[in-house]
Amino acid sequence: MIRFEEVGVTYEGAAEPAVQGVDFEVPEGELVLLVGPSGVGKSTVLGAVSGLVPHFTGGTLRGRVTVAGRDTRTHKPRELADVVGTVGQDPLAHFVTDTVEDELAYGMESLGLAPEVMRRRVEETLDLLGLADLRDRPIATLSGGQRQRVAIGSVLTPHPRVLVLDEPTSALDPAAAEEVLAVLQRLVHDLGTTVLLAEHRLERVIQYADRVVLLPAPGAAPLFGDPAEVMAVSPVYPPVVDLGRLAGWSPLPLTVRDARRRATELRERLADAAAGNRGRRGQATPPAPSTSTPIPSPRRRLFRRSAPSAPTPTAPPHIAEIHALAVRRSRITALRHVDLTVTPGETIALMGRNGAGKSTLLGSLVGLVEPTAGTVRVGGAVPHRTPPRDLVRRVGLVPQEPRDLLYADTVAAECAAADRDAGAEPGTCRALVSELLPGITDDTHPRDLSEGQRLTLALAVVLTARPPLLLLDEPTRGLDYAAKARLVTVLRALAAEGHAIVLATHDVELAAEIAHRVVLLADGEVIADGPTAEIVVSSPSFAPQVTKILAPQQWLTVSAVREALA
Ligand SMILES: Nc1ncnc2c1ncn2[C@@H]1O[C@H](COP(=O)(O)OP(=O)(O)OP(=O)(O)O)[C@@H](O)[C@H]1O
Ligand SMILES: Nc1ncnc2c1ncn2[C@@H]1O[C@H](COP(=O)(O)OP(=O)(O)OP(=O)(O)O)[C@@H](O)[C@H]1O
Repeated sequence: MIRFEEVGVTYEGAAEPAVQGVDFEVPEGELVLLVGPSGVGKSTVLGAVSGLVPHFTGGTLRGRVTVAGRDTRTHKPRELADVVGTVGQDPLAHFVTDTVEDELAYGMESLGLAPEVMRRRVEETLDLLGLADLRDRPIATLSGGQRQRVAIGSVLTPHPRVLVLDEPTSALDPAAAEEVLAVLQRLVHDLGTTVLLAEHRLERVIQYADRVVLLPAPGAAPLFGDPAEVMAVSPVYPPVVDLGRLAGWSPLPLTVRDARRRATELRERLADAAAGNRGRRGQATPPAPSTSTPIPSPRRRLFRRSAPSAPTPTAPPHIAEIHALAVRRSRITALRHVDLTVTPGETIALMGRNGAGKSTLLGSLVGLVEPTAGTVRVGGAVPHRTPPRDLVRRVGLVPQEPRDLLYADTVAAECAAADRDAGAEPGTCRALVSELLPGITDDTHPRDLSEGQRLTLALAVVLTARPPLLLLDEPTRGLDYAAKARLVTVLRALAAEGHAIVLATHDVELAAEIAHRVVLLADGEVIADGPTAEIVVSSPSFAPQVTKILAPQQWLTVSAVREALA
């Protein structure tokens, strides 16, 4: 259905091709996953299927791409629209109408479908993607994940034979991601739809793939094959594969279920290792003089080993205090009766379903959103009444779309503006950029940076004012595993210096790596607030893969398991 024949793409002005030697075929009715580190050309390959590359992007395409027999070089995207539905990385760039219902109907209107067919399909799609409550809403008032669901819905309604999706679950909460993937799988199995999708969070998608195309490095020829075989050699892989490689499992399990079946021996080794540690520690350490010190149970010890250590035990002053906060946005109650305190050195993951109120809560801490009722204090100040110059020294937000924070033409100009805004010594921001992003030149345009690089630049801009409270909205969206690991290192160092960090995230693996505490929001209310391990272990949606595989033992990350076995 989709055929690449020795395809290479070179963008204008580029010395090297973005991709080359791409040669594979996606048969009708298969779901093929495109994987690889950031910048290897996944979006370029997807664009060549929908015709956006090279018709809209410019550059040259060598070789041949055909979709349902049509050559995408001789057919413009509009001449492929009846066969191919495309969702790009940025849902906002995708929307052409103002409301949810109109957006779902738009693609069908342009194909000239009958009104009664359109009506039926809009209703079906609203139900299928859980959008019924939002049908009349202006798109501008939707949360990030709600927008992504509308973008996906709008390409499903015309029933295209081919779907091309670039990171379709990046803004979705874990349950919504599962729902969307189940819908795609049903289309593939029941209607014979052909799906090619790129995704960084492989833990969410690998089990749905019939086959995987791996782009291992920029310009390197892709590898095409069975998911487990490709994962065995891939530079990017989900935690289940990381654990499988560590334990020496072959063939590699790709699902939690398959991994659990293999995990008995690993659980025993881990229990022995924990017992051994206790024994060794028992010999080395003389018994405590006081019997009042509680002796941790084995479970408690595993628990502590796998979770990041909690911040300072003496009660420090709060950096932020939220009391009985309610926020109404237009007619929507986005937050109700929220109480929250944040202490220095603490990293909090704010989690919950799309539209639960996470971004609104971050917005209220940084003065972008005014409380309807209740109080918000950050460093003793009321954010929405504090002048920006004062506020930047108390709190900084790296927004969901780092581009929103970057408006200059060069990295140097961006940094100079950040120094001025923060009242910092000239050169402060540039020094941070050099530390976090070595090799970036002054004259680079922020637009030409990769997602991960742009996020890091935005982080440097915010950190220029050294705010004691750092807020990040969905910081791992679009990041590959290596970029995520670098972000984790940076954030851990900041927390160790005493910065408090609050991140709104759907990335359960990130929360497990870095958060001391998880706050769960549902429908504008806090429904759980406690140590990461306690909150995520008990939640089927928010538990990381390692936790599910090794339950009832309580492990959060592969690195904790690796350390215990060492
Ligand atoms: N329109 C364009 N013009 C010039 N260069 C581009 C264009 N689009 C992408 N590139 C470059 O081509 C290379 C491949 O980019 P592409 O976006 O396809 O990678 P990707 O694997 O999708 O990355 P990510 O995972 O970060 O989305 C990168 O070096 C990128 O900078
Ligand atoms: N400008 C606005 N006007 C009206 N309603 C809004 C506006 N912005 C957000 N909302 C609504 O407020 C609720 C909370 O949105 P918010 O963006 O805080 O959710 P979120 O938890 O960050 O979601 P996501 O995980 O999808 O990013 C949602 O129902 C959303 O549709």
